[in-house]
Amino acid sequence: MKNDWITAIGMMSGTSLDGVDAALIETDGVEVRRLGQSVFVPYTPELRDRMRGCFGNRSATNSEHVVADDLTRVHIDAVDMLLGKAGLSPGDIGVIGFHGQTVFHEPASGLTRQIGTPDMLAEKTGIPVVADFRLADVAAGGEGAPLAPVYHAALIKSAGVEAPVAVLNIGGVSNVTWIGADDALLAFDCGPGNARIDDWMLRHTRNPVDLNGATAASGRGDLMVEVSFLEDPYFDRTPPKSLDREDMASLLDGLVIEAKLNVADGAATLANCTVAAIVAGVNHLPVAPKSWFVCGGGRHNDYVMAQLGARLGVPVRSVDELDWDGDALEAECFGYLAVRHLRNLPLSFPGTTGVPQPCCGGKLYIQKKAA
Ligand SMILES: Nc1ncnc2c1ncn2[C@@H]1O[C@H](COP(=O)(O)OP(=O)(O)OP(=O)(O)O)[C@@H](O)[C@H]1O
Ligand SMILES: CC(=O)N[C@H]1[C@@H]2OC[C@@H](O2)[C@@H](O)[C@@H]1O[C@H](C)C(=O)O
Repeated sequence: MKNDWITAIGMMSGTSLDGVDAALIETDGVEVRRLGQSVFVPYTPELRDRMRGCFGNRSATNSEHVVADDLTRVHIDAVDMLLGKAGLSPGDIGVIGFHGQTVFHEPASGLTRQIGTPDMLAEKTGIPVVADFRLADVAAGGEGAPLAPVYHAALIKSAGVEAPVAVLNIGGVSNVTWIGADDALLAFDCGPGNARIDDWMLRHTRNPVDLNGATAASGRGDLMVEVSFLEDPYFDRTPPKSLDREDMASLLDGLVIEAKLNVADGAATLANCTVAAIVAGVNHLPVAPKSWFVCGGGRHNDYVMAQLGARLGVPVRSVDELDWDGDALEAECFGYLAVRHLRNLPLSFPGTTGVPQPCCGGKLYIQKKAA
């Protein structure tokens, strides 16, 4: 390994609220070597409910502080587990990238809120922590999201995939990174990913997932719901653009309830809307991608993957086919962004968040020295 390379842990608590992904990478802030080590620590249903209760908070509340500390403890466990699994000690790690949990995202009002307690994480692990990744971008007039594009681009470069190519993340919300032949970048959130499907399944089956898309595959999508959903002005908006997890929630829930769908037809309809939102985004891309690589939990939904392939008409593959870890990619990304912070390299660009100039971001938290 070169001297100026840093071993980093990245951690992501995504919009689906399922738990914490933590992953190890080595990087100089430009190139990256994935170490293939990651862990996932699920939230308890009780903590998940309390986290959900923070959604929509425009400012911190007392109960939110408690939730922030509790979710940080899960991150501390994730670091311990990851170090144990990799046979490393805290002294081997240069930095932790800690995303925290987004509870509110409204960049037009200059607000994006990720909760978590980075100084507690630094204190308990003894490892420097970089957090608050989205704040500088929003303060500079950007969307604050998505931030993964610079990491997607670094991985695509080393994979030698033919451009233009799209990397698609289907998490609670879905987002795409388009990479052109000249390394040009365009990125944006496409629409709801798994979040609406998860909420629908939880309401009807008490299990918050349509495992492998089996329920959707046994149902019939309601075309009228899909057509009404696509009338949302977000789809015509020129990117870069980003979404809060709850954006379009009441629209979509309302349409599905009004259509009086059974559980299978509802799952198929919501999955079709996830796919339709992604396909609608193609109109905004400078040149249609030759292929799509999909990461995030949604790539396990076979129904969504099949529909995407059929509607996009070009190969749609899981990123695992490039030997990447599609479940840990976002976690790895925040390790990469933490090192970019240390190296004073930009995290976001006009084509990825709409920020006027390439923008550095993140804030460093270090363990206080004993008196
Ligand atoms: N086997 C599976 N079949 C269907 N869906 C799955 C499967 N495994 C995971 N998922 C979906 O993936 C979701 C988790 O995906 P992921 O961890 O990428 O989301 P996230 O990181 O929380 O979200 P975001 O990227 O928006 O922040 C689950 O909520 C579930 O809906
Ligand atoms: C505000 C916020 O937390 N946005 C998340 C969310 O989850 C997916 C999508 O919406 C993306 O914009 C972003 O996360 C990824 C990691 C990103 O910034 O690239």
